Amino acid sequence: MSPGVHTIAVIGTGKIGELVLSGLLRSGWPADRLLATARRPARAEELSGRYGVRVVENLVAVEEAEVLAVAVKPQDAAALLDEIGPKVPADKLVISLCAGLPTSFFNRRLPEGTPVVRVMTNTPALVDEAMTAISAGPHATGAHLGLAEEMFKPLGATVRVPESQQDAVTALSGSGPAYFYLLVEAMIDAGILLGLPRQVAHELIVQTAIGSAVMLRDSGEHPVKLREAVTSPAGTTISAVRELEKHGVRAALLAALEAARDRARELAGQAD
Ligand SMILES: NC(=O)C1=CN([C@@H]2O[C@H](COP(=O)(O)OP(=O)(O)OC[C@H]3O[C@@H](n4cnc5c(N)ncnc54)[C@H](OP(=O)(O)O)[C@@H]3O)[C@@H](O)[C@H]2O)C=CC1
Ligand SMILES: O=C(O)[C@@H]1CCC=N1
Repeated sequence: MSPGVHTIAVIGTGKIGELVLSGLLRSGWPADRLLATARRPARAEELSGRYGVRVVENLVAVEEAEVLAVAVKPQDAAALLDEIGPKVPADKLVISLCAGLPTSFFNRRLPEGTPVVRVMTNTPALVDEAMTAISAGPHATGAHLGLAEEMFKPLGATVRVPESQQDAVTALSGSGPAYFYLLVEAMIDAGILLGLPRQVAHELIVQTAIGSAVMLRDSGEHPVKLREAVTSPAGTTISAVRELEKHGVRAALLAALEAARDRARELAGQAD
């Protein structure tokens, strides 16, 4: 892939497609080098009004863009590829954001040799704090991975992983924000149980989550060490930790992430 600013089309601009589109614009990617597609006219109007980018038919995007970022649901990917697959010249880069779908799913439906890069990002892309994992399919080169990194680095952190790890990545960081939100929601409820006003409980827990996350990132300490520093002998924290262990929170997380990984595998089977 030649250097320079490429035209990128986001195909299927729902939640994740919009995050990518808005993130690229924030990072300075020129609006006239971005295209979006949507299947509902009202959504197309909303996107062009909000971002000032052209919203076009899928086949127009395929013709005009060098990079096709596919952000439809895995269940919609086969129908999309039935439509566009035969029309995609083999020198375009296809970036899949779809959970579960291997690059082979795309390569089976695209001209021989089409480079496909598989990406798993997450919703904190909205605040430039995404975690994005990037893998090369069989025809993708270092330059293709480099371009994917150029697109996603401004949205947060990026990491390259072998494609065989992408279902596990999806379970950890792709779905990960949901687990933290669930924990926060439950801790706010606990504040209500203990008699705090909801707004106060919300503020206490959200700031505690932010402080803990920043310490995890910036201190370089292992989470065990950070937890031990909070856990005083015969104190309050250890009483809570005992209850968490008694209720199997650790085992629940192990099982939950395994279920998410398994579901990613199932999605691939069902999409075919
Ligand atoms: N949500 C998340 O946190 C994450 C999602 N992902 C992955 O990103 C992908 C998108 O997920 P998400 O954004 O949540 O889903 P959404 O349903 O919000 O977005 C998908 C969009 O694709 C559109 N679409 C479907 N088929 C076509 C088509 N043939 N042509 C044009 N547009 C089409 C849909 O249109 P319509 O509105 O008409 O249905 C919808 O707007 C999925 O594959 C998911 O696995 C990855 C990481 C995180
Ligand atoms: O729940 C899902 O399937 C998508 C993929 C990762 C996060 N959300």
